[in-house]
Amino acid sequence: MTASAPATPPHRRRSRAHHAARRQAGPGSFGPAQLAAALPDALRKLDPRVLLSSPVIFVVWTGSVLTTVFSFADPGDWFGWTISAWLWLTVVFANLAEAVAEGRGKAQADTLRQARTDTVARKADGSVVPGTELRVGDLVVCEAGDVIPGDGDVAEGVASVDESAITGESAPVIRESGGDRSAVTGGTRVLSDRIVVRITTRPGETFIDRMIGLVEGAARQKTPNEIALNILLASLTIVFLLACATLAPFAAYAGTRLTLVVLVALLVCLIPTTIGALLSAIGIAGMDRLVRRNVLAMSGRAVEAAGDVSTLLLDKTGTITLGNRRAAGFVPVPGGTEAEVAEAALLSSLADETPEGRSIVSLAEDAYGLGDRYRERPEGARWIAFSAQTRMSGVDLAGRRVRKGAADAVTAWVGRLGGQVCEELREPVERIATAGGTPLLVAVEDEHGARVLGVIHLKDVVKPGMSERFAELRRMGIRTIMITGDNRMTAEAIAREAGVDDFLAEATPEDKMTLIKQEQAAGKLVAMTGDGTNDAPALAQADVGVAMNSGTSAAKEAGNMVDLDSDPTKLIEVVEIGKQLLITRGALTTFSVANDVAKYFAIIPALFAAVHPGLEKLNVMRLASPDSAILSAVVFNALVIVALVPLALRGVAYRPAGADRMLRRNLAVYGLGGLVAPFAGIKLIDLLLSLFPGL
Ligand SMILES: Nc1ncnc2c1ncn2[C@@H]1O[C@H](COP(=O)(O)OP(=O)(O)OP(=O)(O)O)[C@@H](O)[C@H]1O
Ligand SMILES: [K+]
Ligand SMILES: [Mg+2]
Repeated sequence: MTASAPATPPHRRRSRAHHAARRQAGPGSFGPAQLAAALPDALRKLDPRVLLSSPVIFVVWTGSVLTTVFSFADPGDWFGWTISAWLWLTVVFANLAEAVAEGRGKAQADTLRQARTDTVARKADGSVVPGTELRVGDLVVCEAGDVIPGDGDVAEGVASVDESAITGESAPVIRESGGDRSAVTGGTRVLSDRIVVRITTRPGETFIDRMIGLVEGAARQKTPNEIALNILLASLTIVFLLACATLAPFAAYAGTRLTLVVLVALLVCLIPTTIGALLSAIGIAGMDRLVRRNVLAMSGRAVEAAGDVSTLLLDKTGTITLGNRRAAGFVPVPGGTEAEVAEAALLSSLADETPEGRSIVSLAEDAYGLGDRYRERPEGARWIAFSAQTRMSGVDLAGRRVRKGAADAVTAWVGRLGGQVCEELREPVERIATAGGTPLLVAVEDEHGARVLGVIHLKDVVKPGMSERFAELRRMGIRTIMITGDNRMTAEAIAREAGVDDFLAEATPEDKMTLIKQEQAAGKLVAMTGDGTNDAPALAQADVGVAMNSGTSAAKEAGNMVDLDSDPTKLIEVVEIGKQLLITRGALTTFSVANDVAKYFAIIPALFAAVHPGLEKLNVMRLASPDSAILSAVVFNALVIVALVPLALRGVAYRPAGADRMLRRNLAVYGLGGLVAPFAGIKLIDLLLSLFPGL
């Protein structure tokens, strides 16, 4: 009745190929076609209410309106018209950057919408309703071939599910009740068997709906870092506004004609339009890069935090290991028999819906021929369900109580009832644990008192390729800690095999939370990957909480990212993307500000040289005329935005290197580049303009 998860290697391979395809279709392809496609959206964004979210671009918009109005007053002034036109273009280019970034998610959103086709739901009570009328808590039946009508948890049964609609991954996955692989997503299809699903989200708020919102950028909110940067840009804008305003009387005194058009043009050149135009595109592109790696970030803040993460916590079962812990054998105490242990283990597991419980039932039934004895569940039994707090499960029967669970938990239970744990069991428990298995003690209490009968050996397998990737995290300066509810020895064995830096064993959900809070109190940003309901509080507390898509709804709800591939080492890529986002934003801000300051020194001498021959020495650029200097600067200022759109979307290249070195390198490249570029660019445009007669 249990189905085992497919072995990882073949489908992993397919998955990599699939991602490669997705990636190629993405960031590399940016060209005139995309710009043209984004143009209608860019024009729609000329609405000043939309522009208000970017103070710098709003100032440019206001300037464009002013110069246009003035040009109408003096229709023969070609200079005014040309400046107005280029100012409008500056705003359109800024909108274009954002529209192109958003456009890249639209195709994906369309694919997702197809998966959201309206299905009918067969409720467990026999009625049939449209999927759009489901309520939270409804139980629906899904059989082979059915499209699951909504998000939920499997309440009963095991099935293989085709999740390719959301993950793009064609290999089926196992979804089952009780364990950490219980969440199903509406729009995915059941391939075999029958499951009963308890609906956990309202129609319209499902996972696919949220994915669509995300890839379209509709759900995007400004992150705290973005808001801070916007405030800085607004302040710079005010400073330059004042600078330009004071320039007017100074110019009048010097005898230069500084019209409103010239002042507005000068202002637009000086305020940080480049970064103001590209800021939101950089953020959208970062989210988009994550989506392409099958990670859904529910908040931009989490993506930024990922760039600065220094501690990574991972849970063991299902994250570092494959997560289908299965019973491999029963070991009796001296004088007992395997069959005795098997029977007690079976009794304690008859109502245990966890994968561990079910695997114990099937081992006892198949290998020990106990299948017939408990076809009918015993009358009057009180079933004790497993919980991560008690770390035990079992049953109370008339005159007999049976428990199985973590060694320390069962030892304590037997102790409370006046019994003693047999010392001879220490050897098999340690042997199982040091091999990375999980020993579960089986104990009974009856008229002979309380005692341990033996040990169940649960086996799990570390996912392939873990230690290499943890080594990579170490190189990035991130410390990995495995946390598990399992015992110390098992934890140590798995930790060594997987190559994590540290581990915490016998952890309750509260312990996981406490560990995160401690790290955070020490000023560290903490990432956590997990899949279980017992991981949910920790996932919520972590700065970056990556839930495995294979996990429970509770985990996916609590985290701020979901990895559709359920690959715990995906965090390496998440961190890289986060760092790249921060570096790209920093680099383009540096470039933008350096650029604007340089413009000041490039244009002012040209403006005043005519009336102040003394300034002629400063006029190193030898621009044709004051008008040509201003126009060249405005044109350059607008074109720089378009030129940098690909970099904003692709991101600055990231290599795992020390933060200091990255910073120095970027300051050199983008700071110096920003200083030099205006001199070269404005001169070039000035030369081109001088080819037109009359300038
Ligand atoms: N069905 C069960 N019945 C009784 N005891 C169980 C059962 N499943 C697990 N246990 C015991 O309880 C312990 C804690 O389980 P829990 O699910 O909280 O953590 P875990 O899965 O071992 O680790 P992780 O936190 O990495 O997922 C297990 O190590 C095991 O000893
Ligand atoms: K500017
Ligand atoms: Mg678990």
